[in-house]
Amino acid sequence: MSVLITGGAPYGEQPADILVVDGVIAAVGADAAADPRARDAEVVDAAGLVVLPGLVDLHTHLREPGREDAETVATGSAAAALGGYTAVFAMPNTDPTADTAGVVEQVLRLGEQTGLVDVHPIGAVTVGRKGQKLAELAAMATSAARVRVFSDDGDCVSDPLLMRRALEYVKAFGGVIAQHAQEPRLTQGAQMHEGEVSARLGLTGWPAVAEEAIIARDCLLTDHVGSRLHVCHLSTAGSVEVVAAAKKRGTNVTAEVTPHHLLLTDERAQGYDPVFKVNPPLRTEADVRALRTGLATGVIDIVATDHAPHASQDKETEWDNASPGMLGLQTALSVVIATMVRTGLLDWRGVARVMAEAPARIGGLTDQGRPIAAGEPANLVLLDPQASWTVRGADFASLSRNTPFEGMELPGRVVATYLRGRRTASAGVALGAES
Ligand SMILES: NC(=O)N[C@@H](CC(=O)O)C(=O)O
Ligand SMILES: [Zn+2]
Repeated sequence: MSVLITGGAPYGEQPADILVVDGVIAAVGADAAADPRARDAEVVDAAGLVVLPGLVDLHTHLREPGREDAETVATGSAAAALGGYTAVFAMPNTDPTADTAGVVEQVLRLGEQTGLVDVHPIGAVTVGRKGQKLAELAAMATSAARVRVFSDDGDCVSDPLLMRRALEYVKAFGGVIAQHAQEPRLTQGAQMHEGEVSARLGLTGWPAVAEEAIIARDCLLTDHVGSRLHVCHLSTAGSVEVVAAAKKRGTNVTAEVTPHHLLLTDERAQGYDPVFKVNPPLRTEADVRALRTGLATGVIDIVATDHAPHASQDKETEWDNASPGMLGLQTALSVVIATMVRTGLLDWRGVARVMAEAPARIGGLTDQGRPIAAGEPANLVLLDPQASWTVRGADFASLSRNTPFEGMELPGRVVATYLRGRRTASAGVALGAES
């Protein structure tokens, strides 16, 4: 089985043909068309398209097991493939919680059966994500799912002793703790960012310091025990400063930002439309600027979607009772193009770094986020950098509809996604494992 992708521009640079044979990039550039194996290859015309490594999402909520009305591994995988992803890390806030080898293996199997993206389960740090007792991290690490990333996402590991133990424990197998940084006491009853807008709307605020204080504490704990920390969804300018200072000091810390925090502000809460309710909350214009700069300068390592599907009965209700979270997989690349590429803050190499290479490295993957070069697995996304499209949640492969970008015109469109040489999405249609 071979595919010859002609005329596309790897990393948006010089156009170069790419020959894929048996799931592996066999040749790039002049060698590709000249290769005898190109003779019976399927030819894909990619003139005018940018070719990037398949994207890797370190923070996806697939909702299975337990909330299959909001998303399943199959529907979330389809959304991922359509968004240009070839691998996603599935957060463990499912029902039951992914806190045992059994549950993470179940998620792994569901991902394999769907076959549209590699699904890597994240294991919970504490039993039931209750923050009381460490889960069996080693059992998940040595399971078939080979879990390397652990998180109580949705909740913060707020107990400093538990956090210390978790950081110590994962050292044995090269794991990382991905912290949802939210000091629970400082955010009790919080509904949105604490600031001018929350005061005007009369909603309880979620102060920036509730995030920043946890990040500062965890960086110090990480230094103390000589471990590795990843900070989920940075949302404030102060958090960027804390991470920058820690990195300067040599702390082994990485950080992510979501597409929605790169584009939207707390002003969106004005109409009390719960589609804009999320944790951490949308912040201010100054925070958005600092997050973009932080991503451009490498203080923030990656973009992660925090794709958080919610069924309509949980989302289309009054603001106070609505579940926090937003869809992200099918809009992430376009939002990054709008906020980082069109603004000159990142080139396509930079996009490949923050959406494929670095997330794969942080998650411990050696077969994803690889360079577009001979001998590498053919995980690729072809995108049209000139196209634009209007977001319609109703058209998404996701089972839920809670996109905060509804009706927006966004730049850049995914034309095709390849997982180990097999097309998983093409012209807006996700393709099952059999095709
Ligand atoms: N981001 C959210 O607002 N919600 C996430 C949990 C999380 O990522 O914190 C969810 O699971 O719905
Ligand atoms: Zn979270």
